[in-house]
Amino acid sequence: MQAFTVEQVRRLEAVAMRVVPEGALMQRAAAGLAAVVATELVRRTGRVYGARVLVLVGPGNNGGDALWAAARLARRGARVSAVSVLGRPHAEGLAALLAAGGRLLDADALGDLARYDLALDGVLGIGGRPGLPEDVAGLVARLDAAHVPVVAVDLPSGVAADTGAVPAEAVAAAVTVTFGVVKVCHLLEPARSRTGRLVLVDIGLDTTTETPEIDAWDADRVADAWPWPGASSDKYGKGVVGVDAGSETYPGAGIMATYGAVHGGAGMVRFLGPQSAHPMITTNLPDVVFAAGRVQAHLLGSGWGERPDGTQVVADAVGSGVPGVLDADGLGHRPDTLPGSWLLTPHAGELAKLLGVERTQVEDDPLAAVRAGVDKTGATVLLKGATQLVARPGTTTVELAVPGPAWTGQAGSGDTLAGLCAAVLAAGRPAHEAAVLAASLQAVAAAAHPGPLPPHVLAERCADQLGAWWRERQP
Ligand SMILES: NC(=O)C1=CN([C@@H]2O[C@H](COP(=O)(O)OP(=O)(O)OC[C@H]3O[C@@H](n4cnc5c(N)ncnc54)[C@H](O)[C@@H]3O)[C@@H](O)[C@H]2O)[C@@H](O)CC1
Ligand SMILES: [K+]
Repeated sequence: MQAFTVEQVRRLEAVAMRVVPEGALMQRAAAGLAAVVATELVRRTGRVYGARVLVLVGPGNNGGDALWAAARLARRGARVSAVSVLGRPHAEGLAALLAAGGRLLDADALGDLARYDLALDGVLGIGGRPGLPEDVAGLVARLDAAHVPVVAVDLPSGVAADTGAVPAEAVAAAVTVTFGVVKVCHLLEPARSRTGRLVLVDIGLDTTTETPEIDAWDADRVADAWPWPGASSDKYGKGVVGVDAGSETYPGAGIMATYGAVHGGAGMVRFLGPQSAHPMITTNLPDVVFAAGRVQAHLLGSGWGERPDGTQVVADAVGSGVPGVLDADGLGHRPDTLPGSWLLTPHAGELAKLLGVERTQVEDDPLAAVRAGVDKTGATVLLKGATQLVARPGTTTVELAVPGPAWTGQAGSGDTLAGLCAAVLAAGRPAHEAAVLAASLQAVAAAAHPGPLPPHVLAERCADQLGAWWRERQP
């Protein structure tokens, strides 16, 4: 699934409008919207005829879409009331609703909101600034308190369309019906959670002229793209990972990174971290070797803590020409520029430090931050967290890994994720693909095995998930 910015949507709509009659795009949008709302009414109340619908109408075309859709519902017998909450409502749309038997009510004449079966949020669309005026926010809160489900038109009013930020009040929709293309706010938290179920209505936009802002992966695509071993794959074909992670202070990080590499399918893992981790690794992962030798991907940095020789270790690994993953404390030892075949795996705080900005700046606009990480380092960057984004040199498109439950938000998850990334990298995949496949695998495994699993146990469930995908793919 691809997502685009408001500026891009405006360009795409301008092109489409040159070849269709005036108002045609809005009619396509309204027809699609009305169909989704009708289905939703039937699902929730068993009928469209007689169902009560409240339409919140803003001053722009978003309100126009809502009014034209409401007119269609009114013609099917729905009892539609509209309330104009900001500026003047779309004139033709309002006339169409009134002609179809709908009513325009005053905000203080709405009565008990619980009698409405559904509300349509046509307050603000892609022309909206984040936040809602106080009286609109009050009405939205009353609908919420009355448990009236909201269908958002194009996007939940109040969210920032291009970043997914929700800096002030915003609608929380059960369903969002968007037009032409998916927008960034539908995919990025915290706006994603306010989008509810997303339905895309085709209004005939040709997206091929624009570079997508986001390329979002789903589980099927991950399974299709996984570097499955072939009939003749040996351990070198599957890839050897060299793990130099952990320290006397943090031996566990090295162990968990190793769990990730083993369970992500590496052909062989060489553990090059501290001696103190050896007994634990030997007991639990007897396939891991401790001798230095040929590797096809490095993994450096997880749990290093203070590492006096860190800069030299990273420089040597980068100089070897083999790709690698640079995680956690290793990020502070990176050279000025890295090749795009190297993957950095910071969380928001680490990326903020790398960029010399506040953590909130990364959290408020993660797309911009992850791209800035690439510009600054030359490497591919996986921004870890609730939403996992991957940016790389040579394209502005940011890839979005399959989202997972928040169970993975615990110490050690990042170490195992770095190991999973290194396993895919060692199999010969480019850094951006390694990042998105590994992050998605961990999320899918966490969703399939919900509950607070220790990260190394979740790594084992990742292997189970690969097994399940593998079985599904056998003829
Ligand atoms: N452009 C097109 O071709 C199409 C547009 N469509 C609809 O049109 C929408 C965009 O319409 P508009 O460009 O008219 O913009 P909006 O309907 O999003 O509203 C913009 C208006 O709201 C005001 N406003 C913005 N943020 C505010 C805030 N926080 N508080 C108070 N007032 C605020 C602005 O001053 C402006 O008057 C899309 O989201 C979509 O629903 C669809 O009909 C499909 C076709
Ligand atoms: K809206």
